[in-house]
Amino acid sequence: MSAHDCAHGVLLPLDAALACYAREVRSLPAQRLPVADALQHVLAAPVSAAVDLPMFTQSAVDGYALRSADLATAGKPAPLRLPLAGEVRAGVAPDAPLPAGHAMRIFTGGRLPAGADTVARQEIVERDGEYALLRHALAAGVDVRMRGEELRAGSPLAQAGQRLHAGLIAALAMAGVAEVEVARMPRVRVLVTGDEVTQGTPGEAGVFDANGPLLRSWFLERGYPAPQIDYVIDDRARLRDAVDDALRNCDLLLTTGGVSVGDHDLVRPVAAELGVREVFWQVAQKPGKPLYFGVRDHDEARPLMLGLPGNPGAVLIGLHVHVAAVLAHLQNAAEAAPAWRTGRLAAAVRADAREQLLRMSVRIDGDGRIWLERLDRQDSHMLSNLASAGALVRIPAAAALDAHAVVQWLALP
Ligand SMILES: Nc1nc2c(c(=O)[nH]1)N[C@H]1C(S)=C(S)[C@@H](COP(=O)(O)OP(=O)(O)OC[C@H]3O[C@@H](n4cnc5c(N)ncnc54)[C@H](O)[C@@H]3O)O[C@H]1N2
Ligand code: MOO
Repeated sequence: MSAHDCAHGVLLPLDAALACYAREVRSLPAQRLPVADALQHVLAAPVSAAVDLPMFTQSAVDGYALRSADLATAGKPAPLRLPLAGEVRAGVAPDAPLPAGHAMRIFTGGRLPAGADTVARQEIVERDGEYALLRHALAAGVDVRMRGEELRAGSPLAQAGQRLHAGLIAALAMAGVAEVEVARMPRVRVLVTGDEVTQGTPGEAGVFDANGPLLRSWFLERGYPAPQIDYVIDDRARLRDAVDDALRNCDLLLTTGGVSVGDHDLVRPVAAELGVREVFWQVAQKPGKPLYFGVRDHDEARPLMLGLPGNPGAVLIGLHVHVAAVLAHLQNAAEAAPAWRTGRLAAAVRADAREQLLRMSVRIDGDGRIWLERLDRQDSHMLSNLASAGALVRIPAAAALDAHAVVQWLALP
């Protein structure tokens, strides 16, 4: 694809818009962060285990640490009676080796005393005062977690490009990794535009604000910090000042509204006036056609600007499809974004000149096949079907699809 394919004039196919992001968006510089603070960051370098795991040989159960060599005669004919030699609790290192012919009380995660090589779980041990009675022999290693059996220090744990989620953060922390090198978190600013948008109770021609709550919640839901959101009326000078201020302080500016062809749609002219290079405007998608993407090249931070159409349904698509892709490139993530899956249409869908992104319900049948069923109330000014929507489904431009057609879709939370 040439640079020309990003130019405006005709509606840009969605895949071409996504390719523009791949070409235009540069990854943010790396920084070091404490691993526990790195949720939703993307690794800029591979990570290896700092320690062996387990770090020391330990008991897997609550029971008695033993020497397997002592146990050959257990239960033949009578139970073996082993005097107790103290106790090991998790977190407290045993202060003496296990004497031959003895048992030591031990708890799950307790460090095996020197000399011990096996553990009898307490369910198979009888207690007689200060003696442990064992009715059968145990091999070495029973209910023992050996040092390094899971991982050796230095073995790879995660790759550059991986996004840190709760489980991976825990895996790194457990392996003694204190800090990670990650791409800096994108600084996102949001401008919600429109004279009709009210944060309080709307007047006679106003609307309740849906886009501000949608944007804030979308970022929080994914583990990103809440972006700063400002509200601007459709006044050219105010919008220019707000856009300029935001661009100076962000990596990605998202605007909602004011990006279509009306007399009060000021986002594009203001962006042009502020030296933002337009990469594209108008994507062959429904909803969200008037989507705008630009880059202010002359700023050191090279901020990006995505102008999302004001209709809340278009903002929803803008976030799940476009913003997700841009964030992945900014963070240099290896993941596919958007993360399309495949499924089958439960019923036929009519064609549209633009690619459609339809909200559908998801059903998995007894054979594990995924069925996607179109919901009513799809128009871009409507959100009221979202309580039932589990998927955003791609219907290619100009394609009427029959029931059972295989389609791509994105999971909605
Ligand atoms: N003559 C044409 N008119 C329109 C076209 C076109 O091609 N020719 N495109 C239509 C399409 S498609 C869309 S999408 C909208 C997008 O227009 P804008 O980005 O300029 O958005 P606005 O006009 O500012 O608002 C659209 C709609 O959404 C409501 N809105 C805006 N902000 C919020 C908010 N924060 N919370 C809730 N609702 C909001 C607003 O009241 C409008 O109803 O343009 C079409 N027009
Ligand atoms: O592109 Mo608009 O969001 O179809 O209504």
